[in-house]
Amino acid sequence: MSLKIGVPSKGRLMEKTFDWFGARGVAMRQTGAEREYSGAVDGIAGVELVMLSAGEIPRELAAGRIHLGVTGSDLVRDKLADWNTQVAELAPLGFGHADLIIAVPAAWIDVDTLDDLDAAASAFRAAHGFRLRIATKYHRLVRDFLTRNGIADYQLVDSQGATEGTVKNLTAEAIADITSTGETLRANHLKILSDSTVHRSQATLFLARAADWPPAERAVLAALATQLGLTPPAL
Ligand SMILES: Nc1ncnc2c1ncn2[C@@H]1O[C@H](COP(=O)(O)OP(=O)(O)OP(=O)(O)O)[C@@H](O)[C@H]1O
Ligand SMILES: O=P(O)(O)OC[C@H]1O[C@H](OP(=O)(O)OP(=O)(O)O)[C@H](O)[C@@H]1O
Repeated sequence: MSLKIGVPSKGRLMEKTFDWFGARGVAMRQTGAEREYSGAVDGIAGVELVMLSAGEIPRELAAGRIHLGVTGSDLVRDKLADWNTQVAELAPLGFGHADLIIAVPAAWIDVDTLDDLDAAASAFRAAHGFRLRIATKYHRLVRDFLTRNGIADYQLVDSQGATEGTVKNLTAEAIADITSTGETLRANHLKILSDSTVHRSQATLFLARAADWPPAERAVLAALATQLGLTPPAL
């Protein structure tokens, strides 16, 4: 047995995760070819690296198939019901920043806030006979946010990528997606509603409450937490 840690298997998140652990004396590396999803950890005994899609790490944590995992705080909150009963946040890692926001066409000059969206949604329904469509892949986070803000006259439409294009393609009137530089929103003639930050996301190290935590794994966790300069979590 060993302590399994799931990390993003490609791209910027993978590289920055490796940098973060490496700077703390835990050297992670990809083994095999560039596209081969296997890895190893040096500098600490008993830790096994599992390379996974960032989007699948929340599910693997919830199932207890990995003990620890690095992924975006947005993905954990969206993919897991009552996320903090299933995982514990051990440390924000300071990279992978992105804001989940709601945006509407820049041409909607009277719509700048959630209250304006609420009014626009009612008017839209009266005019068109169906609810204003908001395209997103963040269903749970967006639904909860809109409910908390008293907005009900809308429907979510699923978009798993290129979400900003749905407005131009006439499959949605508004979108809820992550933004970092804002370039994609600008290029698609969309503007952010000023009070619509649903979540400020960053890459985060999570612990799986449902994983097996026999004494050997607890000891590895304690050693790893010390090495990383984290308070060892209570299990
Ligand atoms: N500019 C950005 N674009 C996309 N994701 C970003 C950006 N900045 C930070 N992130 C974060 O990266 C994470 C998504 O990473 P990634 O797209 O690799 O995941 P994935 O859903 O597993 O992708 P794929 O399905 O392509 O494997 C999210 O937590 C997101 O908030
Ligand atoms: O604010 P920006 O810096 O422009 O970044 C935001 C964009 O990046 C992400 O898309 P990604 O490239 O991951 O592709 P996707 O649309 O397939 O999710 C996100 O969904 C936005 O579209």
